[in-house]
Amino acid sequence: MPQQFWKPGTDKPRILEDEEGGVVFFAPSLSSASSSSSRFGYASIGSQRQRLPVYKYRTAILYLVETHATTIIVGETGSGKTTQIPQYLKEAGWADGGRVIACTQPRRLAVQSVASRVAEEMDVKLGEEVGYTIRFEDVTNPAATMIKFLTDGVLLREIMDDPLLTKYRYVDSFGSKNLELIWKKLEMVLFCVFPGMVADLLEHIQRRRPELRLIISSATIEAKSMSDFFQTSKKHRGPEDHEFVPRKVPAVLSVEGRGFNVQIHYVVEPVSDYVQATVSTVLSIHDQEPAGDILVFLTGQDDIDAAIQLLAEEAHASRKISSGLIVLPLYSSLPRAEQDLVFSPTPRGKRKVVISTNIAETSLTLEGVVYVVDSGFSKQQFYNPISDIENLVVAPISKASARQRAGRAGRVRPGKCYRLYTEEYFVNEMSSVGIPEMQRSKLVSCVIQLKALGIDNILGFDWPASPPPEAMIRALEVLYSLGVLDDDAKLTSPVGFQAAEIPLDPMISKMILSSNQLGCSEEIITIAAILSIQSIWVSGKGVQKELDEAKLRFAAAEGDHVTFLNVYKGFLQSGKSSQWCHKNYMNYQAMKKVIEIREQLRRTALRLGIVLRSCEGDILAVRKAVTAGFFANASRLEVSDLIFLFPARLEAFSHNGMYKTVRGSQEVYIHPSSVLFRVNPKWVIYHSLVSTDRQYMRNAMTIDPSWLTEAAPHFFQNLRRPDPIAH
Ligand SMILES: Nc1ncnc2c1ncn2[C@@H]1O[C@H](COP(=O)(O)OP(=O)(O)OP(=O)(O)O)[C@@H](O)[C@H]1O
Repeated sequence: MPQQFWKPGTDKPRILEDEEGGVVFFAPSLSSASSSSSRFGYASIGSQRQRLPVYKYRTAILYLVETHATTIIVGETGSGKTTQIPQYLKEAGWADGGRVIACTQPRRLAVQSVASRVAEEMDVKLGEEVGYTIRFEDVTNPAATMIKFLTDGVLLREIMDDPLLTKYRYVDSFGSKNLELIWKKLEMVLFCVFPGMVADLLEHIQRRRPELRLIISSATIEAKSMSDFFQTSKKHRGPEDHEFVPRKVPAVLSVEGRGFNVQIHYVVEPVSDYVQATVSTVLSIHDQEPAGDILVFLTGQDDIDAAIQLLAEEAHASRKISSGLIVLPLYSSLPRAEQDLVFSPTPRGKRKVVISTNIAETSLTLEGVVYVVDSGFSKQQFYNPISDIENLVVAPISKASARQRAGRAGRVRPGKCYRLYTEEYFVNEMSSVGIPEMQRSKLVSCVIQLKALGIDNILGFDWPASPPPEAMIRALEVLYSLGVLDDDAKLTSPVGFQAAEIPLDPMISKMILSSNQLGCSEEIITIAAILSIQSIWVSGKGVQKELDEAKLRFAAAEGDHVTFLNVYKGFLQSGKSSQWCHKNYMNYQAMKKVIEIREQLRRTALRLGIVLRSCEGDILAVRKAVTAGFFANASRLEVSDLIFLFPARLEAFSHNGMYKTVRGSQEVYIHPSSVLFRVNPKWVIYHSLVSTDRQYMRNAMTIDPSWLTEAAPHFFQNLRRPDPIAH
């Protein structure tokens, strides 16, 4: 039975406040809005729009945007920042003359759902006046789209897209002239919801393009530090900035008020098992609270699966309280159709429980949600530049995240948020903001993008949160070894510029570019598409044996990359059949995504002048192309010295599966999901490392070590001669 763990006496309405008193600026008294609903022309939904707190600030916002290069808007969750401000700008004519109002969001799901909502409010078809672009999916019409929602990553790519192509055709060096091209092309008003690198880059661009307007808006933004950042030029900012250029003082507007109250409840004692506590809380809400859906925040798919299982068991054991519950998972690798279920209306007399990762944390409105259960944890990516491993770690969330989570309730009616941590912990121990992404991410893709934008002096770049120097150096090293950067750390022509054009990890981009000379671009594009998604196999839980057998049907002795080609061929031969996928323990949605990504990569390749050609089974060419991108991820099996004395008899007993990476001599093992697991060839290259009980190589392929020096002589010149076991 659910335990009684809510603090007595906290059941009174408590408006979510900035506990730190962090909001420091207030709106200049610029009058409240004067618009009437008839001006909007979307009458049925117009009154809803007018009830939102941000509506009173419509005129103020338009005035500030008109008169300031940058406007920072701070407002509670649900106050209407994301859905309304782009519409105000459009209504005021900011999208006239072919300009676009762009609104960035950190997550794909938020981009899609907010775009749909705004299209609905404007009563237009999604993909026309209002559209969205996420990686590998463009739902816009260049001739018609005025408001466009997009992820940060897509925006970066759009900024550099045209100038890159233009540059590549006309000039050899990518100097400051190129920036002028970017500014000419970028006819956008930008509405940047989350501050981070994108805001910084835009500010950089803005200093040369005064007509560009930037709005930074969030419920959790540290307005003071952001404002300071935009006002002062702290450092020398790069070769193109010899003179000190003061930044224009940004306007800061605080939107008062919130949609509906959200009561916050804390546990009295810390919980020892947050999955169990989540399940108890959901059941007790269902038992005791009036109608309304529940949104639960856990950390990842494993937690979510465990919670769903537990909920099913406990619900079964206590029939009385469990009837009428519809439980839905929500995480990023879930097929789109299943994700969409969370937006569908809850049938009468039922209660939906959405159990989600933090993909539902920002900008999302799930209409029926009245209750939020916050576990206090999320999975966060941490990158270690020394080992080059990106780990997803379960870590406590920040106050900023906690507020965002609570803000998913109270959007269309009052709500409640149940925090599975104590109030004391929240007030005294929880950090105010999390560690910025910039400081815990791999930087290769970010560095190549900065370079492509013409920002060459990245060490002198004025980051809002400086990344660790080791990560920066590691990124520069990788890009240099790939031939993407030259001795002066500038993008090389054409390889560097071409690699920057491909929306993938530069190692994959280099692999694609190399496939052109090797005559196997069709195969390599298939491999690149498959490497871009999490997994093409169904989750092995409960069906591991069957899954392993299915893999064996496609397994190639050369390793996972060649196995992918067999899988893809089988899928095409089956007529892209879902039954075929089901029979072979393959994720049908993932395979459909592979087809989509592949098509987009083919278009990019054609644009870059790559000839689309199949090697017709010449697997050697494919393996060499993979090596050309991933040579830095080579590793060699560690074999006992005894092998040299008794080579024939002892080979099988001469190793324990441990490899050493050629760069850095780290101990690594082949991941159990690889077709080379237990095969242990002498030399392999891998796609990525994951760290659990050991460090594992995911997606491994056998190589001949001589290909390494062929692919990157400069990179390997300092390494000792390949071990005799290789030959
Ligand atoms: N899909 C939707 N269905 C119903 N109402 C919606 C929907 N999307 C938004 N709304 C309404 O519009 C309000 C404003 O949403 P919006 O996303 O613009 O707020 P916000 O200030 O950007 O919030 P956040 O900081 O949480 O992203 C919501 O509180 C809700 O009342």
